[in-house]
Amino acid sequence: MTALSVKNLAKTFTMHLRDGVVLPVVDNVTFDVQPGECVVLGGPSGAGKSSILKMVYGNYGVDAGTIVLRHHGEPVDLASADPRTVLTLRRDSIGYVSQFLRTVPRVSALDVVAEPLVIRGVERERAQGRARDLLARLNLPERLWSLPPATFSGGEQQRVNIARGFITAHPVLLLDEPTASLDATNRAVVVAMIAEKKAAGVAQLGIFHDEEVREQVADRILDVTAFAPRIVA
Ligand SMILES: Nc1ncnc2c1ncn2[C@@H]1O[C@H](COP(=O)(O)OP(=O)(O)OP(=O)(O)O)[C@@H](O)[C@H]1O
Repeated sequence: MTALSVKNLAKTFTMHLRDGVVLPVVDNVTFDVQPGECVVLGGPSGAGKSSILKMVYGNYGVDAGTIVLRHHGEPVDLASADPRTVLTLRRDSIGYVSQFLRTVPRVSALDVVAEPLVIRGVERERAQGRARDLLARLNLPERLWSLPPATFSGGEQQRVNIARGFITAHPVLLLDEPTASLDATNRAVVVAMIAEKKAAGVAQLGIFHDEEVREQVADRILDVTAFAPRIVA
């Protein structure tokens, strides 16, 4: 049973402040991700990797195509879902580790990480216990756990973000450069965490510029240049 099925996605940006200049980015994007598989989007800078990931999470609308995933056992097309359905898909079925943490003032790192579980009804103490385990594993110094992450370093913020993204058991997980700001030790931790998600049957789709990490996590590399729009002369 396919976990994520993307068919014929197309995306064009219209630059309204530039006389409506139209920028076709990708066309006919078609691929599947199976449970337990990690597919990596590859291709040169500007090929459309981030745009595809943002479409799959519903951050960018699509011009055409479908993004089907299982939601409580039923196939749902995220591309045509209403905003409320997109929110429940994100709560229960599709997770996303963005490159940068969106910090909320006054909320401690521990609560930032625990929040996705609390939202899903897990008791706060238990959710914080899981958050502690993850932050310890990612070597975030314990003295930082009770502080809001706004002043943390890039790599510290990224680790909070990874812990937050990995704490839930979403069957589909999107990873946007989760190791970009990390040192070798923590990169290895994240590689191990991705392997554990695979073993748990999670379907992962990600962008990894670090070649070594990419080789370690990818079951398949999808060359995004295959989806370049054909320029009509
Ligand atoms: N919001 C946007 N508005 C206009 N153009 C955009 C927008 N987002 C992306 N683009 C354009 O779409 C193209 C693909 O960008 P995208 O970020 O998806 O590429 P990428 O393969 O992820 O690149 P990189 O590896 O450098 O991150 C680029 O030409 C970019 O300028």
